[in-house]
Amino acid sequence: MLLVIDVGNSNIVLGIYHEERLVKDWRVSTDKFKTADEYGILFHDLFRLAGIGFSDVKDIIISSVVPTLTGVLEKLSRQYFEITPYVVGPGIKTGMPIHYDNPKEVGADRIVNAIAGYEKYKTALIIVDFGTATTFDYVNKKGEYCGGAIAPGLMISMEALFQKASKLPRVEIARPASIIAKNTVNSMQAGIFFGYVGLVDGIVQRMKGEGKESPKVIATGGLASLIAPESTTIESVDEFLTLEGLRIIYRRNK
Ligand SMILES: Nc1ncnc2c1ncn2[C@@H]1O[C@H](COP(=O)(O)OP(=O)(O)O)[C@@H](O)[C@H]1O
Ligand SMILES: CC(C)(COP(=O)(O)O)[C@@H](O)C(=O)NCCC(=O)O
Ligand SMILES: [K+]
Repeated sequence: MLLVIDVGNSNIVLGIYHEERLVKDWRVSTDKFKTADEYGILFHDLFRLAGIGFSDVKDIIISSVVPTLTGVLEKLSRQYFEITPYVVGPGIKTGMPIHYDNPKEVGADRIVNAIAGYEKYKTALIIVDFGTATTFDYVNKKGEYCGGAIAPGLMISMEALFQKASKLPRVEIARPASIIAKNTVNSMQAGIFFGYVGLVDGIVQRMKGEGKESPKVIATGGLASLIAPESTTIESVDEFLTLEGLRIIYRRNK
């Protein structure tokens, strides 16, 4: 079995692949202060509950946008699984040319998403990932990574509003019944939800205008399923796009 690990700024997502099939996935909070031993215990409990042993894992691949945790998870892999993990970054073959001023600067998760999306659709693509930040990535017809955009995520936008305005409460991110809201909670939901749908569709439309290839638009990440139904540009949601990309990159480097 292959263990794939995607370290985001909010969550670490783990997946177990048996051949091409994702047989189990878990989501745990990202905590920059947790040690390899603490994550080791957490993973051990999750594995045990699922009836999977650490010794069933034959290889590990990690993608991380939290540098302090990359080393922690490498250490955990070595100490608890006796495996030297693949880490997406310099030295890893992706099979995708990266057109970024400094290719090392692009978040590993963005590259992994781009590879998964292109492998699946073999066409020009825009990938929207609703994480801590919302990322937009453009892959052209030839399968080259062309760059994209980074916007503040839904949750952190909401947090900023709540933290900076004394009279505004913390509210659930949800679609309110009306855009002309009649109370504070619904007004905030209207601004955040419909504002965000506008942000997403606006960026995607502009990217389409610049790219001129009629790319397919796909979405992933924690809050994709909330925004996608209202968006006029997102065509499908793929919850496990990043995990799938890790499996593909592993195969290319094995
Ligand atoms: N299934 C879910 N339902 C609702 N909110 C979620 C879900 N998964 C993640 N979130 C929230 O969405 C935000 C982004 O999460 P995630 O996609 O895991 O981000 P990252 O990749 O940056 O770690 C976080 O604030 C998280 O709490
Ligand atoms: C943009 C990101 C913060 C998104 O991370 P996430 O929201 O998934 O936690 C991450 O991909 C990152 O740190 N990127 C490096 C900068 C760049 O891609 O140009
Ligand atoms: K992510």
